[in-house]
Amino acid sequence: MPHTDPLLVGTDITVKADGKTLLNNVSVSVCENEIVTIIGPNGGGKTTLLKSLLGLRPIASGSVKRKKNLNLGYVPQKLVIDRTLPLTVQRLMQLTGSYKRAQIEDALGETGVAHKIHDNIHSLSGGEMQRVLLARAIIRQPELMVLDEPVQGVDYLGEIALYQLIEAIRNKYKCGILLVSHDLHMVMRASNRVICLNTHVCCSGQPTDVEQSPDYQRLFGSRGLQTMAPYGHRHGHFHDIPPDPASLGDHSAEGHSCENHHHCDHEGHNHAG
Ligand SMILES: Nc1ncnc2c1ncn2[C@@H]1O[C@H](COP(=O)(O)OP(=O)(O)OP(=O)(O)O)[C@@H](O)[C@H]1O
Repeated sequence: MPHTDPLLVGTDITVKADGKTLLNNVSVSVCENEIVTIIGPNGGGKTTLLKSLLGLRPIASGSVKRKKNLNLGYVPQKLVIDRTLPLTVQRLMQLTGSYKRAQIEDALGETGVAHKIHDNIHSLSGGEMQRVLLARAIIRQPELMVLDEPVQGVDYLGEIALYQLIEAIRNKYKCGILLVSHDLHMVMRASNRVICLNTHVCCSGQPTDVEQSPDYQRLFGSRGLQTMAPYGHRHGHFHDIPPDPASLGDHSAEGHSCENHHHCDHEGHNHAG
């Protein structure tokens, strides 16, 4: 079985702020050619975890190890750009590196927005903007792409297209992808692993494992079970879901049903080349 060192490993990360625990002993790892998706409710700590893994915010305990000289592409949840500042797509692409016009066109072409190169970014739709941001990440040819809610502001069909694009990027570049979503319509078929985060890791594993985890079902209820549908895990069996919304977020009575994974066995997907 192929075995590679992870690109990024966070072990037992705890983050605190203002006397509150934002992350409690959270572990996560990402290998090349692997898509790891972090899902969880608003405020569950997803962005905090990404920032901790990227060294953008301090951790109270635990450890983060990144591959030496890791080439990283990060798409943050919010890119705050003054709306009064005219900024073309081309200029945005050049802000973080001196890329040639042809490189920029290629990257924008890969994400389907080459025709937008001269447009003001403030005129882009939500989906177009996300595609530009993805192009901005892939132009670096990163070993690891970290995407914080890459489908925000995008409609349902746009979400599917964007997730397919992310999968295609992984397939082409064999990069690792760490992806955050609170949008449970789309836990990707392409995800090798899903981590369900609500301050602590409620459960983790392959999408099907997580779907069947009692902690996941308690956290997201029946809507959560429908989330797998667009990317296809139709089991044809019935899940008995506790309907009580008051139980959302309360998983204190159950142990954690899925273990975290720290190694890269790469089952179920190929390393071409
Ligand atoms: N610097 C900070 N000081 C205090 N609390 C913070 C700080 N940063 C984040 N938090 C709190 O930590 C919790 C987790 O925030 P985080 O942004 O990581 O959640 P999230 O899962 O990404 O949420 P969302 O899905 O809404 O984007 C929230 O309750 C937030 O208010």
